[in-house]
Amino acid sequence: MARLTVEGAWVEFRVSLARGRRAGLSRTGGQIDLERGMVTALRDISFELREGDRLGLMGHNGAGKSTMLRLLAGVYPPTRGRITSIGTISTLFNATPGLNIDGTGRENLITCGLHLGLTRRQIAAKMDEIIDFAELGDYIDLPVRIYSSGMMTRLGFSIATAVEPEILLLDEGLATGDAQFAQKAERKMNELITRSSILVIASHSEALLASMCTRCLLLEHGRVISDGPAETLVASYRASVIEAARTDDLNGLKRAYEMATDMARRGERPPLELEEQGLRHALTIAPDDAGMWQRYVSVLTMQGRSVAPQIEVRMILAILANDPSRLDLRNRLDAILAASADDIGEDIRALAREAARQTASLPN
Ligand SMILES: Nc1ncnc2c1ncn2[C@@H]1O[C@H](COP(=O)(O)OP(=O)(O)OP(=O)(O)O)[C@@H](O)[C@H]1O
Repeated sequence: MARLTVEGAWVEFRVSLARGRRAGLSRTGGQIDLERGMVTALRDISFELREGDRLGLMGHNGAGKSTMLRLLAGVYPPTRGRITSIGTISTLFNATPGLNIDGTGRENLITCGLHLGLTRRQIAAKMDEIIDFAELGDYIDLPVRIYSSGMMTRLGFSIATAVEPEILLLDEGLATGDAQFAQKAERKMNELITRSSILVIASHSEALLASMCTRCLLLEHGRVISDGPAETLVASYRASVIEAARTDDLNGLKRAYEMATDMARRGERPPLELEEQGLRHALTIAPDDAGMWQRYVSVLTMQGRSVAPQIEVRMILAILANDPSRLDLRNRLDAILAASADDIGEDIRALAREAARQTASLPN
């Protein structure tokens, strides 16, 4: 029966800090204590996982997700509190713990295999299969220091997935090499996930966590600020992102954009307001994208919102830039500019004049 228990665990890192700064919280990262020269990456964490639990770790950059995985893996001992586990633990992180760059790929397979709890006999039995999977050919007998980063990733991934863990710790931002290997790696990862008794996965994709996890922890500056069923937590996190973006704060809109694109990538339809916020951010980056302006206008309309004249003008200008022959739009532009003289800023009027000048010579 696999089990993982975390009781009042802290992880603090000693760091050397420039003097003369005030301690405090930045938007990202753990809490910095200037007096003690410490960064608190995790603060007083407690939870218990049992057979069948699938835990997702959510949170901003530097919230403590990777540190938590490393704490659970035993890479970092807790500076206070304790971790106890029953069952073999395996990790899929970007860096393979224990990889020795002076050893050959084959030697690393042996030492890392032992490190993962396999016996020499088990390693020997799996050796060919792992080498086949890694597709490193003769490089397997050359020192790892001459490997490309993609080859290193192949080796690390093949070692890490050679054991079938009861407790699987996964960093979703995992690099899995080139496209062909990435596909194979994803299949392998899904097999491991299905067969593991306990899964802990850190991810920035709430859509992924909602689909894969039963429970989530939301971390903020090293603390657990919410703990609950994945779907509930993801829904309330999405609501908080939408709420934050309502203030038009640039970071809020950016987060909304990331969330909306992630949902779309995973085949989910983002809520209209989230999509609208995401488009607002995207249009600051690509202000001439006609397709995006059209989608923005239709998302506003679908929400029953009015479309401000300057937004319609921007959309028409972007379409005309690609297709200046659209007489209907040129007429519509003239009409809006005439009717909404006070609502449209001089900058947009200048763009419209320029577009009119460029299209003046075109036949009607
Ligand atoms: N080895 C280290 N030494 C000092 N500080 C560290 C170390 N590892 C992590 N930290 C700090 O701990 C905090 C948590 O980092 P962590 O990598 O766990 O965050 P994360 O949630 O995984 O972030 P991201 O989403 O950006 O990957 C950060 O403030 C980071 O600077």
